[in-house]
Amino acid sequence: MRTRLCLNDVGKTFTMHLQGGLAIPVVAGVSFAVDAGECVVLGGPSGAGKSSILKMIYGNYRCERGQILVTEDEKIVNIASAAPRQVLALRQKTIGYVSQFLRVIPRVSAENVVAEPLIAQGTGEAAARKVARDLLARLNVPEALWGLPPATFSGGEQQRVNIARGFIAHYPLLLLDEPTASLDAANRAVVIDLVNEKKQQGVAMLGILHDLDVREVIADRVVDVSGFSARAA
Ligand SMILES: Nc1ncnc2c1ncn2[C@@H]1O[C@H](COP(=O)(O)OP(=O)(O)OP(=O)(O)O)[C@@H](O)[C@H]1O
Repeated sequence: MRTRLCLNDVGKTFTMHLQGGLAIPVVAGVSFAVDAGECVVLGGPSGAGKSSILKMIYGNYRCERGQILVTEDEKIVNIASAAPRQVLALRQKTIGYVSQFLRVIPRVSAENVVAEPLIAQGTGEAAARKVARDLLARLNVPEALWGLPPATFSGGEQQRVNIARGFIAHYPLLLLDEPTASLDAANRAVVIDLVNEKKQQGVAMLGILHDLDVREVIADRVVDVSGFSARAA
């Protein structure tokens, strides 16, 4: 199996500039890999550093120690030292991020919000919108809402639009940040199916999933982050 993501000795310390430069170490020595077709879940107690690790991989937080290696086509890119432009290119083609919160884009319909990442990867607009409608239907978003901007949707409807947007495109590496939080059982089952389909397509996934039932079904492996706690060290 081909490794898609590899963290080597990654460490993160937050510096609180408004508190006289107070240094807050969070994780140290984080080392693990995720292969194609595998779903790895980050475990460990609240505050252990799971979200911080996910944000470093997506380039939202700077990684000041170690390497975060991502396979992009035939190349290997180190996100820890990548230029912002390289990180943006990775986000278009290589790394997807599914969170529970939708960043609402004013005046853009739900259908177009969902289709946009697929269009950005080169699929024609009509074909991408068809895939978007299919996903919205699978996630039980009422058809009457598809043409409307999601700003006025309920929290759960916005969450499902966001999941459709996160799963529509093909990214070799997909980060899942609590994608099933506060979904009902029927929609949790749809997300489990979507994850299994991605596995079959060879997508590598790394997730945070507090829902133990869902974790049980989709996790091939759990990496316990508390072993990397910089505070316990
Ligand atoms: N931007 C930030 N600035 C300062 N400290 C931060 C920042 N982000 C996270 N932290 C600190 O890093 C530690 C780890 O937080 P993180 O959110 O990564 O943990 P987590 O394991 O995902 O927790 P949870 O399961 O509760 O979401 C926490 O103590 C948090 O206060």
